[in-house]
Amino acid sequence: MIKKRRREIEEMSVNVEMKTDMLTSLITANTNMKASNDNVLKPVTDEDIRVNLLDAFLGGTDTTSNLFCFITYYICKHPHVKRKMLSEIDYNLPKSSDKFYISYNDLKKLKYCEAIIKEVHRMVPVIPFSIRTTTKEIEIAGYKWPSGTHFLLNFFAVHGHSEFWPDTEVFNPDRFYSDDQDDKRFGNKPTLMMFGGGLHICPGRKLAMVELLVLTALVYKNYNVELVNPHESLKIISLITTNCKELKIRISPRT
Ligand code: HEM
Repeated sequence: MIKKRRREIEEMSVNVEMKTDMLTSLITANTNMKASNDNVLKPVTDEDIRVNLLDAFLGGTDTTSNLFCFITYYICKHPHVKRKMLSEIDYNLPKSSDKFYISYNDLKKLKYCEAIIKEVHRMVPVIPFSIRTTTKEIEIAGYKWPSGTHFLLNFFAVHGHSEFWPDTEVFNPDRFYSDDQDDKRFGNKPTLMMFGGGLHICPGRKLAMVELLVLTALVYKNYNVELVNPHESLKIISLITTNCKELKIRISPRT
């Protein structure tokens, strides 16, 4: 697939606009690599592209799709949240506009949608844990831990801790939202471990947020979505990722 697309690009006429899909972008990218003190640009190799695509498939499919199911559940369960979200979407992406695409600038305006995504992930972390291993003896929380100790970071526990999240059981996107966008107390909170942290922080985090915002905005702008059974609780199974076992919805065009 990579070789075929590489050939297509090489044979493309210069007047044809280049696509911006992930494979094309990786093939046309130049990587800044250090070689004996000189900065040289080298194209990404087929092997690098294969590994990056595999990472994206493995890391970026179940996570985003399950989180979107959870978003649907919580939005449908909380009509006041849905109303506030729709007014943000309708205000920033008016239905009258002929635009069928959403620009990055449009997405940046969807602060309440972003808050919903974060709050849903706080309630149901799609990646429930991460692991770190010590490479030397270290003191943590007053104890000495030998090299090679595995630490499991439990995101359900962090996201449900009442010291960080008052009324933890309550679904409240306003934890991450303020009408005053300059108010730095909202938006990013370090105890939301959505994408992990440090050297191994999720490399797909920006793509994931773009996908989720686009999906939320386009689906809810154009369709009415309702739960078939509004009284049903969320059915999840949490292993390496937290999966939605079943979510029955009714969907109809929004007029
Ligand atoms: C809602 C969507 C997503 C969530 C919640 C999520 C969350 C996470 C978390 C918590 C980690 C572990 C970070 C750590 O240990 O500090 C991780 C790692 C990773 N994610 Fe994501 N992710 C999402 C989407 C994506 C996407 C779209 C991609 C790729 C296109 C991706 C690729 C990866 C990869 C390759 C790693 C391993 C990084 C490493 O070990 O160095 N993820 N993700």
